[in-house]
Amino acid sequence: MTTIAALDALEILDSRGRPTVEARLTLSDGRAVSASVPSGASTGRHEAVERRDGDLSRYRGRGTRGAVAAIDGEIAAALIGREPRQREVDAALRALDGTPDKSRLGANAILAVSLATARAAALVAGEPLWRHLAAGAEVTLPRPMVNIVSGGLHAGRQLDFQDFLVIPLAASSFSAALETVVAVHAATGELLAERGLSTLKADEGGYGPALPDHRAALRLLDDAVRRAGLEPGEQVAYGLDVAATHFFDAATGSYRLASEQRTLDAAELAGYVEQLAAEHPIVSIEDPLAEDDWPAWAELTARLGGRMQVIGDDLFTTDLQRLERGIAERSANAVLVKMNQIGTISETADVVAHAKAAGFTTVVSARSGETEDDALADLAVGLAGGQIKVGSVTQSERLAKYNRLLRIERDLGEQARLAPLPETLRSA
Ligand SMILES: C=C(OP(=O)(O)O)C(=O)O
Ligand SMILES: [Mg+2]
Repeated sequence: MTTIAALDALEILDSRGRPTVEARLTLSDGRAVSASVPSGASTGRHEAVERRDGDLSRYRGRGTRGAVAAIDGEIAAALIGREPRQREVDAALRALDGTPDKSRLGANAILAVSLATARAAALVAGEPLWRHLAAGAEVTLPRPMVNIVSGGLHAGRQLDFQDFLVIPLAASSFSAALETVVAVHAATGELLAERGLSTLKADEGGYGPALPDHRAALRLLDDAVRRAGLEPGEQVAYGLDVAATHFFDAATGSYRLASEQRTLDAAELAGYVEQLAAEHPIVSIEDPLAEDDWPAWAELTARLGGRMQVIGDDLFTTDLQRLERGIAERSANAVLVKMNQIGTISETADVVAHAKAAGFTTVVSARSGETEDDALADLAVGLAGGQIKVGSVTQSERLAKYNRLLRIERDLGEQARLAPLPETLRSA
């Protein structure tokens, strides 16, 4: 029997240069695995809570020493001697924490250990992580949706909407899909340079140029797709992450589009998205409304959900209870899946399974602050998540995931299969 012999943690830095947690799990046979956790900027208020130190002299109060100490101390004491079994370890972590939002030990500490447990369990089973997570079920390579132009909290609020993404429609393999995206990304850079606009990158590697409004970003995508020798709506379509929570004014219940100097109510914002989708091949919209605007979500989904993917990110926060409400009220038809929003691998897997059973599509997602950890790729394949959102294609913390997917595709050989295009993405 192989058991957990030691657990310790280290404070490392994420892609924004902010501290985050890496856990190391050593097995009784001497082998060790590590796992590190990401951190969001446009976080939802219902997410599991990261533990951050209050000491302003260290990393401006963003340190993770408390989370590291929780792993080295309480968590290690509770898990040493146990077998690395995912559900048992995750249940023990939840019980030890004792809070509904994992704030006592910290969702960052808990996820680092949960993920290290997944790696350890795969190692003991002699399987790659994706195969272990699949537990015998059919696997697929995820279709990437990739941020090309950034706004919102990831790009100094140049635009209000956070992500303008491209989705390869025609590719029949993951590598071909990635190749399409890389061509559009490169063409976008060329066009920006030719037009004297900034080619500096935002947090997730998308471009963050000073564009006058959201339509300008969509026109730029049209031009870039054509420059890449493709046709918008044919080989590629677009997604938006509106991230509306972050420009919602709770006092007035309205949405403030600062870049367009106007304020809209929920129905007007839905109408605006609908108009943009009539002008450009937009097939997916994420967080088109704020995280607690439930009735407006149901109205928007009734209006647009038949012809596009409507994804809840801040709305669901990878939380099964919130997802269940969303399924019952038809608030959306897709869920963004972020491991650190909920804090354990087994709860993440439950959300994916539940969403699929209800006919929702799932998009496995990285955070804007990432590490070199590539487990997200294994998660997307192992849970057959269907789609993946990692950010752009020029930064190593993103490429760790894309390159891992390329390797998994190679290793699967003849059995490698890109997830089929869901019905909701076919409207372009
Ligand atoms: C990845 C996202 O951003 P963040 O990690 O900043 O929440 C998102 O909103 O989908
Ligand atoms: Mg989002």
